[in-house]
Amino acid sequence: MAKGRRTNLEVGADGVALITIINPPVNSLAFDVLYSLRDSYEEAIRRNDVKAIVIAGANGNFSGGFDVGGFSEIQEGKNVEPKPGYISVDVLTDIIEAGRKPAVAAIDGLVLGGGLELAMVCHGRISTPTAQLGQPELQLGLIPGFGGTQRLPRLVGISKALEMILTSKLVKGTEAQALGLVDAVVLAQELIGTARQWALDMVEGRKPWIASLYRTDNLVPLVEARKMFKLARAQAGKTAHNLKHPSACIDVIEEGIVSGGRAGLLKEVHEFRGLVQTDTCKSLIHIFLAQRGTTQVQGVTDLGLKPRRVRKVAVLGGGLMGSGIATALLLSNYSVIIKGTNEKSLEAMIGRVKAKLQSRVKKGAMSKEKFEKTVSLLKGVLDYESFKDVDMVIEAVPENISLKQEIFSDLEKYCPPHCIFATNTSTLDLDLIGSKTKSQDRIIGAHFFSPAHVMPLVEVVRTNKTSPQVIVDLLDVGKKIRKTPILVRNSIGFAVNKTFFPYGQAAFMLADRGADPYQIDKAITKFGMPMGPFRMADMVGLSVSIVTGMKYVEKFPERTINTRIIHLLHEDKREGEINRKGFYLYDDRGKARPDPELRKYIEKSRSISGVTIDPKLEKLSEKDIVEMVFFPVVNEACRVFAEGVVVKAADLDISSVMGMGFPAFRGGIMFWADSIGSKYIYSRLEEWSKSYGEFFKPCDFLAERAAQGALLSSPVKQAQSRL
Ligand SMILES: C[C@H](O)CC(=O)SCCNC(=O)CCNC(=O)[C@H](O)C(C)(C)COP(=O)(O)OP(=O)(O)OC[C@H]1O[C@@H](n2cnc3c(N)ncnc32)[C@H](O)[C@@H]1OP(=O)(O)O
Repeated sequence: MAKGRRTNLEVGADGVALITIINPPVNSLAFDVLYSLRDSYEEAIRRNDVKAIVIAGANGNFSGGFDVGGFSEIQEGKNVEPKPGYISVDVLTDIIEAGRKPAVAAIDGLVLGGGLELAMVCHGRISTPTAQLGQPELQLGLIPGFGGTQRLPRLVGISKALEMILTSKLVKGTEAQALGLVDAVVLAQELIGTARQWALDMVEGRKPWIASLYRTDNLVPLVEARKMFKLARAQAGKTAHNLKHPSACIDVIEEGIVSGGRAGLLKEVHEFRGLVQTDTCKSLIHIFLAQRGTTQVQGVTDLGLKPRRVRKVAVLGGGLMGSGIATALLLSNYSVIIKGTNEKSLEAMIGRVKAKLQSRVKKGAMSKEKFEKTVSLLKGVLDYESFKDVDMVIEAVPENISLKQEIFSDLEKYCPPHCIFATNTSTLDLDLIGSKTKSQDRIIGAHFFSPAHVMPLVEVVRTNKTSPQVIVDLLDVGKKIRKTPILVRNSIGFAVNKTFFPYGQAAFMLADRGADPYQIDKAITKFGMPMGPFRMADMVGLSVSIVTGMKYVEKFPERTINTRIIHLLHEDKREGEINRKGFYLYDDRGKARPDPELRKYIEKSRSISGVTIDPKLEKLSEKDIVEMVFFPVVNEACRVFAEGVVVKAADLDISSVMGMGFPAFRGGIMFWADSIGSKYIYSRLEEWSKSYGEFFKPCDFLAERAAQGALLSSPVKQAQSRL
């Protein structure tokens, strides 16, 4: 390979040029890779000893798509292409697709985004059965930008293409063949050979040599196509009301159907260039990169430590959390032991895990066979005898410090010395939990979010004594069970619960002073949260909200709002969703509706707390509601960051998105705050703190950053070194 080339060109005695994309780990298409592909392709077209071309990816992946890290160059306005649409039109369409020699894509592993688009530009596609094909660009706030909006509908039909692009769902090689997206499916060892032969057959006229952009055989009459676009627009409006790019994508596909593939390509180039500069795209790309960055921690993951193999995990406590954790582990093929205190409780625990797995079978997400296999990995026990070869224990018993202390000193006696001792506590101090053991270097927090087998985040909590090896091990297990792990320091509420404590507080304060709770929830959901603070309190359960809230009230009395609303509801046995009465009323399918009676509780709370209606708060705009609810959250996030609870601000973005449902298209709590500006946030909080008290007072970190006009997310050196 010539120096600096990111593709390899090798011409065989059969006259087939094999061009291999080489850019580990997933052969992403950075601009230098694309230019190298162009050069190799032009060379293959030029050479007389080449009759046909096969394009493949190195090491089992065709390509994971355009290099996500490279979008920042485009966003910064660097001249990465000699003219708009150069790669899509000049290179892919005019050099490859319209080239005078046929090309076949040999696809395996990841075939995503620009990777699939490159494959569709080729005149034939041979796949392995397990290759994963898809156009996930919408997840990044974009649309396919290398012709996917035009070629995919022509290969699989408009309806399927709309579904694949709008949902970002991937299809496997075998399904892709049934859809007409690939021409043949063969085993990996036969892939290149079959692709070579296919390309030669095209030269000889034994196989059709087709340019996807000009196919019309899968297209339906325009009237029918328009109905599909209308339906897709209505669907996109419902599921992504805050986002513009899904409907822009439908417009681009439609343009191609109405005015032809070439016109569609040009519109795609135009829309793509606009979308890549939007806040939505910048936010979603930030989230993509931040999510992959959570497991890169200075002083921990750069020490050369390799994660040790964890085979067998014991889960203690089979309630809501324990059963969810056990399910998550089983789903990733870990052997799991759950320990009960008596036969009856053990049976109930196992029943809960089985029910979770069964529900996957019911939904069609798991076969019966797989269910049986998964269940066979689970073993229930009543004592610690079988703990002698356990690699990790995750304790999820009730939040009782002496119970936990006793458990960990027992574990020390029965488990092997390498065993990791993890606790799922959300409110207790890890140092205290481990204080009765001599194994404090292997005590660590694994804080899952409910339901643990569904929620994508796990907080990995380290104490000052937890060893880096144990951290590396748990980060690895977290990834293996398909969670995003973030490393946090042992402290009240860790990252997620601490940052979001003011979320409910601000809402209760506003309601006490005259704002309508249902309007608050509406404004917050419109902003992009899955539910507003009142609806969330109902979902979590009012007693749980009260108990977790008490920790903050005790520790930070000056920063808590003196409100009685939630207590008054609770005293009246309004528990939330669980007994169908909380801030809302619920029907038997769990559908919420406002309750006019709520007013009574608010009035009582107001009189007990000694506050009066504030006419300004009675008629807040949606923007004001969002700011009054979220700026205190930003303020708390600043404290969490400044205190070194998290390593980097981007971890708070991930924890807010994955732990609380903060909208990813806003980039997470700190990224969103920086998009507004520290000065503005500071001035608003300062103003409210004068009228409504300490709860709104900006913390020192926020005040400093605002005074400097600095980004809230810039690193905190001191805090980092403390972690
Ligand atoms: C013009 C075009 O239409 C525009 C495009 O093509 S936009 C890009 C379209 N492609 C995508 O969106 C795919 C993005 N990637 C993914 O969704 C996931 O990485 C994946 C499904 C490929 C693999 O997931 P998973 O197995 O969990 O591994 P994951 O940790 O995410 O990725 C493995 C590595 O590949 C990198 N990677 C994956 N896709 C990449 C991409 N498109 N660009 C750059 N790096 C990529 C990841 O950053 C990670 O790197 P690291 O090991 O250094 O952290």
